[in-house]
Amino acid sequence: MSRPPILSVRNLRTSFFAQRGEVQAVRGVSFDVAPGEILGIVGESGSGKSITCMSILRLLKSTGRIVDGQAIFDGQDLMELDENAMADLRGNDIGMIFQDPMTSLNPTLSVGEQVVETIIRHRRISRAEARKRAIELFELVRIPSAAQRLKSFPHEFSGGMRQRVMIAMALSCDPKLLIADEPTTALDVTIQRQILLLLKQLQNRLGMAVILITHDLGVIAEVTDRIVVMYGGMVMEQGSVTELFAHPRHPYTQGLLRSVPDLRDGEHTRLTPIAGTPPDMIQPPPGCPFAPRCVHAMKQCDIAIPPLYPMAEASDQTARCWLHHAQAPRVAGVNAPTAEVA
Ligand SMILES: Nc1ncnc2c1ncn2[C@@H]1O[C@H](COP(=O)(O)OP(=O)(O)OP(=O)(O)O)[C@@H](O)[C@H]1O
Repeated sequence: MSRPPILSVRNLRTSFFAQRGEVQAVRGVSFDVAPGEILGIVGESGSGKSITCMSILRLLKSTGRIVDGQAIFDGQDLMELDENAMADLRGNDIGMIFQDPMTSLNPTLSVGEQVVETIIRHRRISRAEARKRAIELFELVRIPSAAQRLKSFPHEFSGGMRQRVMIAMALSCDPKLLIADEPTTALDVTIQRQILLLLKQLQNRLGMAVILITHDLGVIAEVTDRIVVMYGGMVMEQGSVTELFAHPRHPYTQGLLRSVPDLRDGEHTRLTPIAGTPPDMIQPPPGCPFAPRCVHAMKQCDIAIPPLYPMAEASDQTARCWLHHAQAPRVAGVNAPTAEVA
């Protein structure tokens, strides 16, 4: 990564202090986001994707607490900011989109009023100027008949159109970073693709960075530049989309790739889900959290958590798997070319 990152997360640890014990939701997560890039964070449900982003935004609910770590955004550590500064930053420099627009939109107000209010809250401009900006934003996210649609109520929009409204709101203050948490999960496959491609076009045009969280590795193949794969509250593998799809180096990533539909295929291919269930985060295993489900697990995997091994000099790919240790056995497709072992 040549340019300094817009966001640099280092050793982030977040836990929930529940009655039954400490839920270690995020266990030492580090990654960078370059200005203007789309980073995908993928992993099965419960792997810690949302809590990582909620921690960065300092929006943890209930008993959640950031235990350790830094999130340097545009030169300042978000963990050090006071609540007012953080509230200013959210919605201004960092935009957010969540899964279900219906829970974020007020059903009793027209979408136009809600977009205008958002703009006025963050910018000192008149209502008339804010309305003009709202129309521009609706045009930007390709809501047809933008001026008229401002008068509509949320229930008068389809799911895809409501998500476009949320994107317009998130973009209203020209954020440098947009965090989108499962923005298309509730939508059907064709609309998902349209919204993701729209996000990519907007990112290209506006030059902002995007973090796109999804449990579906297939949907992000077309739109992201790099991918972080999470499991058991940790980064298991990360690298460019091209590298990760061509040569996944972690058995978990390989399992994910086999278990998610690939939108590029048009028709869904046959899927093989990963057998087993994710770890209990109250008492996570002392070794690799994926070991109990891993077909290649060795004794060492149950003993200690592997480091993130760099894959090659020229590449940015790293994988947290003991099979990349110099003395590990060679396994086709993980740490050795298929032909070499077969
Ligand atoms: N309020 C809470 N109290 C206790 N534990 C929680 C709470 N919220 C989340 N967790 C736990 O934190 C861990 C990470 O959850 P997180 O929502 O980040 O997963 P995720 O990868 O985003 O999954 P999904 O795709 O389902 O949203 C899970 O083990 C979850 O049970």
